[in-house]
Amino acid sequence: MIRDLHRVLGSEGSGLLNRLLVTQAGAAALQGVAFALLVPLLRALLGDASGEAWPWLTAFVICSLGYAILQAIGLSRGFTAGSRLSRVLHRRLAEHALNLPLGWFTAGRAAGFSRLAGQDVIQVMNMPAHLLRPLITSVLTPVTIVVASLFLDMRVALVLVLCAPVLLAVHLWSTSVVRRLDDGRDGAIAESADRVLEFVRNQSVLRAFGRTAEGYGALDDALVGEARGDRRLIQRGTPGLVSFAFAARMVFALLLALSVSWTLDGSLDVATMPALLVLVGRLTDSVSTAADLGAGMRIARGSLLRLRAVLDTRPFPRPAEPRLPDGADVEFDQVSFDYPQNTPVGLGPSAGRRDPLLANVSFRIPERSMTALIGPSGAGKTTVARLLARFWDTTGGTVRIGGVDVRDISPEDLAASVSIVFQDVYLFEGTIEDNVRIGDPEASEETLHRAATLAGLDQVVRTLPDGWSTVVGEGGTALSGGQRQRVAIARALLKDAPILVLDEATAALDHESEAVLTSTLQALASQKTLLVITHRLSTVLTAEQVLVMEGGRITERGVHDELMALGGTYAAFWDQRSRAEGWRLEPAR
Ligand SMILES: Nc1ncnc2c1ncn2[C@@H]1O[C@H](COP(=O)(O)OP(=O)(O)OP(=O)(O)O)[C@@H](O)[C@H]1O
Repeated sequence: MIRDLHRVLGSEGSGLLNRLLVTQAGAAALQGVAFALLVPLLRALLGDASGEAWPWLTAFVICSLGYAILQAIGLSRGFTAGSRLSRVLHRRLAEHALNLPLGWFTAGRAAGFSRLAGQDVIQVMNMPAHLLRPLITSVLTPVTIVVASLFLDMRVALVLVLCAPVLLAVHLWSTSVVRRLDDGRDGAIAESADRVLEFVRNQSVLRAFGRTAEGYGALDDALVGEARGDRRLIQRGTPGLVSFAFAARMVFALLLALSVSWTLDGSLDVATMPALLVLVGRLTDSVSTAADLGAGMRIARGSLLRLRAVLDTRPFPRPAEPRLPDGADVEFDQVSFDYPQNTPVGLGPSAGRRDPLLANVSFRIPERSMTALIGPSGAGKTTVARLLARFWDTTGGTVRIGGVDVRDISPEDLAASVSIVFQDVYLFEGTIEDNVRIGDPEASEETLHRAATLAGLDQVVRTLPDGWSTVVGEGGTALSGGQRQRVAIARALLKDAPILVLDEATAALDHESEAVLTSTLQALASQKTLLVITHRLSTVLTAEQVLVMEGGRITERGVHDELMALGGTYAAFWDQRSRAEGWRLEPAR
């Protein structure tokens, strides 16, 4: 665990941790020696040579004082280490998050990250003061006592050395039993929490279908699972929890019985016996304290492992010698890609390689032109947009912007080159203006209003009582889907990057706003490189190039007339969409 702690802290926090460990180890050793000195001291006091007690008492007082001083230093270092650790961990997490692939931040991961930075960092920050210090004391003090007993009575030392592996075995067994049960119960609690959250979030759907908490099977099952986990922990975990304390008491009882028998047969003097028992009593108490720390250790270990898993995630490599894109044309050259968890693991004889999600995707979008990407759901269109902005790195082939591999462009230059509006728009807590200004905080009022007009957001702002100052709520919940999309489009337009990607960004717009956006796109096509993922016919007609994507491949490409003449997927798409949108194309005369 100390190794894990060093790893999550990095070099910055490790020195502090080492100093704490050394101080506490010194305190524990001095405490063990002080306990051991009680034996000759008591022997002298209870025996016939009370005059010999003074030197032992002096040594005992010196060791106890030394222990108290080191303990006080350890305590203060423990708390200092704790607060420093929290700062170091927060900084490391923030720095690491900056370098993680953007694709890593799924909704679930983002929620997990907040738990990591809150609860888990608190657990780890409490470790030095509340876990490590008592743990070191309760392990090293007994070890010192065992070593000291070699000089006091070899037989006691031998019994302690022989009992140590038995105690260790009982400890390992009880820890593994309780850890297994704890893990099972933690999983069940997490499942219940997820289901409750799902139940609360989806109230509108559940109520529409008349489902109450009792009738919501997933939540019922999760609660039953949680109760089962609790029962198991109580029934099977209790023997594990008490077994170690019981074994430690048994060692004490054994030494008590042996001491009595050695005293009776005259091989141990009467004055030494109580002193030895005091020593062994301290030893078993210390060892039991170590076992009591088990629950706290398990929780802290879980937090440490979660932090380690995130900090160990490989950051995106930054280019050693970054290059600037020469222009704003986009090129996908034989690109293949699979999301990390989709990579075949090759388990079992039947497991073979399946096709990657994207396979040999090649296309070029000339600078200042518009390309529409269409295709069925799950074809890989959004993935293409993500690869263009380097949310992930390709597994094969190259994505280029302005003739330069995106992996050779610095993240800052890449971010400045590409603006993206995704289907699932996220707005930050704040006003409409705050949200649009994220695109360019320094933009003038005039530029802001121009972007809003182009996105059709000015109409929305005019109808809202608070206009630009309307608070959108976290995630933008105070706005409709179409309004949120217009805010996101205005934000992207304000950023004024040379490449603009719209991923189904018009899906929630009404016909009027769509018409505004279509003419905006037409106007923008002469200034920017546009990639528009859409199923809207008006947008597709505006494009200079249409790419049809199916099953991770580009299956058709060309302009509207060429693709219609092919009579393939595009023609079928056109036919189906024009019926849905009530469109009819007049034959060319
Ligand atoms: N983060 C992710 N991790 C793993 N798999 C993913 C991830 N995102 C998408 N996928 C999978 O990749 C495939 C392609 O998804 P993608 O979103 O690119 O398709 P799409 O053509 O944009 O679909 P839609 O039109 O429905 O948005 C899908 O099977 C999807 O389940």
